[in-house]
Amino acid sequence: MPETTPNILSIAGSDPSGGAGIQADLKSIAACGGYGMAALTALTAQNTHGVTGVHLPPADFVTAQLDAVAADVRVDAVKIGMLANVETIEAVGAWLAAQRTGSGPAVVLDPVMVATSGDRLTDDDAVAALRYLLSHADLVTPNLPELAVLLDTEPAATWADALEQAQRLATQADLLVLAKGGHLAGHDDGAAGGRCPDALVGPDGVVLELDDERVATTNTHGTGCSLSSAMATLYARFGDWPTALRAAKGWLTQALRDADSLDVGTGHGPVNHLGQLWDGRSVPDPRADLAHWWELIGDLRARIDGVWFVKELADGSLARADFEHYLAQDSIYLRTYSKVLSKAAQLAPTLAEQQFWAKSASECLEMELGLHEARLAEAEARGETPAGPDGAPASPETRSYLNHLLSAAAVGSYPVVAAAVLPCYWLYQDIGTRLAAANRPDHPYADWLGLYSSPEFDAATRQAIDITQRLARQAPPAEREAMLDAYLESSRQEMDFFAQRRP
Ligand SMILES: Nc1ncnc2c1ncn2[C@@H]1O[C@H](COP(=O)(O)OP(=O)(O)OP(=O)(O)O)[C@@H](O)[C@H]1O
Ligand SMILES: Cc1ncc(CO)c(N)n1
Repeated sequence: MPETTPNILSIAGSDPSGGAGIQADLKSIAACGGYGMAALTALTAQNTHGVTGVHLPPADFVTAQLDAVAADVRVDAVKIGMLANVETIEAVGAWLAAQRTGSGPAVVLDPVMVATSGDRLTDDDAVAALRYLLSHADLVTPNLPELAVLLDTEPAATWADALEQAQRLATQADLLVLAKGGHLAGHDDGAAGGRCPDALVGPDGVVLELDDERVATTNTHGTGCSLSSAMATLYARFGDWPTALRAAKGWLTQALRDADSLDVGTGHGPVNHLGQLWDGRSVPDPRADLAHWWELIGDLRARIDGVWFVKELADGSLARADFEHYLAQDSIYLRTYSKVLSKAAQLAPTLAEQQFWAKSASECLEMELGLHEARLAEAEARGETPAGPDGAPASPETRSYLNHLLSAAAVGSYPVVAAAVLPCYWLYQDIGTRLAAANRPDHPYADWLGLYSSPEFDAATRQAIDITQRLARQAPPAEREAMLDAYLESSRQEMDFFAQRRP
C-alpha cells in the first residue's frame, strides 16, 4: 500500500456473534485499509436475535487499556461505540481530553443507545454524559432515534425532519453530524426499490448527501458500528469527511449486498464486511472517481453558464464582432489542441487509445477548417478578408490555456495529458447540450448552435472520460494528484477562454 496505514482505535463493546461492536469495528477498519485496535468498554452476551447480558469492566480498567495503547502507538483516529454507563463515559471523556490537546486523533462518536434488536445498551442517566462527550468528537453518527434522544425531542418522521434535527445538533454541539436514513419511517428492511439516504450535516446545513439504494436484506446487524469505524478509517486515509463518507457508504452498501452470502445466525445477521476483499476489490478511492472530479468543478460549471459570451450566444444577442473574435481564437486554440491530442496518441499504450486520440486530433483540424469557413463568410458579408489561421494573434487567455496544455504534453505522463485534454471535451459537450437546446429557426447563430451537440461528439466525450477514469484508478497517489491538478487547471482555463473579451 503506497500510503502509510492509519492506526484506528475502537473504544466499544464486544458482540461475541461478531456482527456488531468491536468485532464489526475491527473487520470494517481492515476492510477500509486501516490497522485496527480495540479497547473494550463492555462485554455483551449477544447473538443475531438480541442481547441477553452485559458485563462491564471497571471504568479505570477502560482507562488503563487506553493509556497502554496511547503510551506506545500513534493513534490516527478513534471510533467510540457502546459506553454503557456514566463512569465509562467520563473515563473516555477524560482520556480524550488529554489526547486532544494540539493535533490529536480525529474522533467519531457513535452514540449507541439501543441495539438493532431493540435492546437498551446505555443507562438513562448516561444520556446527559453522552451529550457532554460530543464536545470531544469531530463527527457524531446517531441513528434517527438516537438523534432525537440527544436533542430531547421526537424521532424524525421524514428525511427533511432528520436533516433539520441533524443541523440543530451540529449547531448546539459545534460538530459534524452524520444523519442516517436506515430507520426512516416507511422504509421497512427488505423492501425492494427504496432509498437509504445518509447526509453529513454541519452548523450551516448539509455538506454532502448520498442517496443510495436500500438493499433488500434483513441482515443489517451492526451497520451503525461498521459505518462509524469505516468513517474513522477513511477520514484518517483521505483527510476529509465528505470523501470518507462517499467511500464508506459505497463500501457498506456493497457489504449489505454481500450479506446474504454469509450464513450467521437465524435473526438479523451481520453484513459481509470483508466480502469485497475476498473478491479482490478494496474500497475504491473516491478521489480517483471522475464523477467526483466533475463535482469539484460544480461551481465553475455553474459560472460558465453565466459567462457573458455563453449567455449572449445562447440568447442570440452576441455582437458579430465578438462572435468573430471567438471564431478566430477558437481556430488558434484548435490547431494547438490537436497537437496535444497527437501527443496523447503518441503516448497511448494500446492501439484503440492511440486511434481514439489520433482521430480526435484529426477531427479538431476539420473543425478548425469549419471555423475558418465561418470566419470567411462573416468577413465576406462585410466585404473584408479575415486574417488567416496563421496570422491572427493569440489573445492572452488563448495563450495561457495553450501554454498549460503544451506543458502537460511536454513534461506530463500519458495520464496527465489525458486529464489535461479532458475538460475541453467534457465542458464543451456539457455547455453544447444547453446551447443546442437554446437554438430556434430564427436564431442569428442557428447554424452555429446546431454544431454544438452531436451524438459523435457525445460518444467521443464518453470515451475520453472512460480512458481518463481508468488511468486515474490505476495511478499511484502522486500521479493521480498531478492528473487532478491538470484537469482542474484546464477547467479554469476553459472558463477563462469563454469569458475573454475582444481587445
Ligand atoms: N437496507 C439497507 N440498505 C442500504 N443501506 C442501509 C440499509 N440499512 C441501513 N443502511 C445504512 O447503514 C448505515 C447505518 O444506518 P442505521 O440508521 O441503520 O444506523 P444504526 O441504527 O446506528 O445501525 P445499527 O443497525 O447497527 O444499530 C447507514 O449508512 C444506512 O444508510
Ligand atoms: C457491543 C455492541 N455495540 C453496539 C451495538 C449496536 O449495534 C451492539 N449491538 N452491540
